Amino acid sequence: MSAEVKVKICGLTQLADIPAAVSAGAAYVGFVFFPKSPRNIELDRARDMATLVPEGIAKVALTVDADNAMLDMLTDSVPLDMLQLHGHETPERVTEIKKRYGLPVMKAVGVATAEDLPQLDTYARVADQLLVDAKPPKGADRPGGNALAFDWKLIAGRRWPVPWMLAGGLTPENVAQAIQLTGARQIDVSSGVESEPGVKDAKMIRAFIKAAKCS
Ligand SMILES: O=C(O)c1ccccc1N[C@@H]1O[C@H](COP(=O)(O)O)[C@@H](O)[C@H]1O
Repeated sequence: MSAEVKVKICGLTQLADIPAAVSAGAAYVGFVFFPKSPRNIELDRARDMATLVPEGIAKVALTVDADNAMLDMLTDSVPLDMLQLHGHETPERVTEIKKRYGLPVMKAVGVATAEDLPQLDTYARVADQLLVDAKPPKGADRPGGNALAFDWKLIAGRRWPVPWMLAGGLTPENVAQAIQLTGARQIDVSSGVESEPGVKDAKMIRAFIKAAKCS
C-alpha cells in the first residue's frame, strides 16, 4: 500500500490558520515572503505563527529571487524546516542557498508545455525537492499563487530522483483527479482553500485535505 498523500497548505497569514491546517492533517505549512503577494507576511508575524506549529509538521518559507541579506534575516528570525524558491534561481544559486543556510530546498518549476519539463530534470540534480507548478500567465505580478492549473497529462507517469509536489490551481473539487492523473504523493495549495486572496478558510482546508487523502 502506498503512503498517504502529504499536503502543504501555503500562504497562511493569520495565527488561526495554523490550528486550522494542523487539525485538518497538513504535513507542511507555508509562509510567503514576497511583497507583491496578497499572502505576504512580516517576519514577526511569521515567527509568531511558526512557534504554534507542532513538531513533525514542516514550516516552509517561500521566497522569490531573494538575496542573501533577505534570507539571512528570514532564517535568523523564523524557525524554519525548508526553503521554497519560487523565482528564477539558477541551479548554482540553489546549491549556494542549500550550503549557506543548511536547510532543505524545494525549487519550483513552472510548467505550461512539454518544453518546460527538462527544467525539472535539471533542478532535480541540485534541489532536495521539486515543486511542479503552473507557469504564470504573461504579465502576472507573481510567479505562483495564481489559481492556475496546467495540463496534468504532461507529467502523467513522470518521476524524478527527488520527492516532488504538485501545485497550481488545485481545489477540493479537482485535487483527487489531479492525484489520479499525475501519481503525485505530495500536494501544495494556496488559492484553492481561500475565501478571498490571502484569507484562508478552515472548512475549505479540511475539505481539500480530506479529498487529497481519500484519493
Ligand atoms: O501564493 C502566492 O501568492 C505566491 C506568490 C509568489 C510565488 C508563489 C506563490 N504561491 C505558490 O504558488 C503555488 C500555486 O498556488 P495556487 O494554489 O495556484 O494558489 C503554490 O506552491 C503556492 O505556494
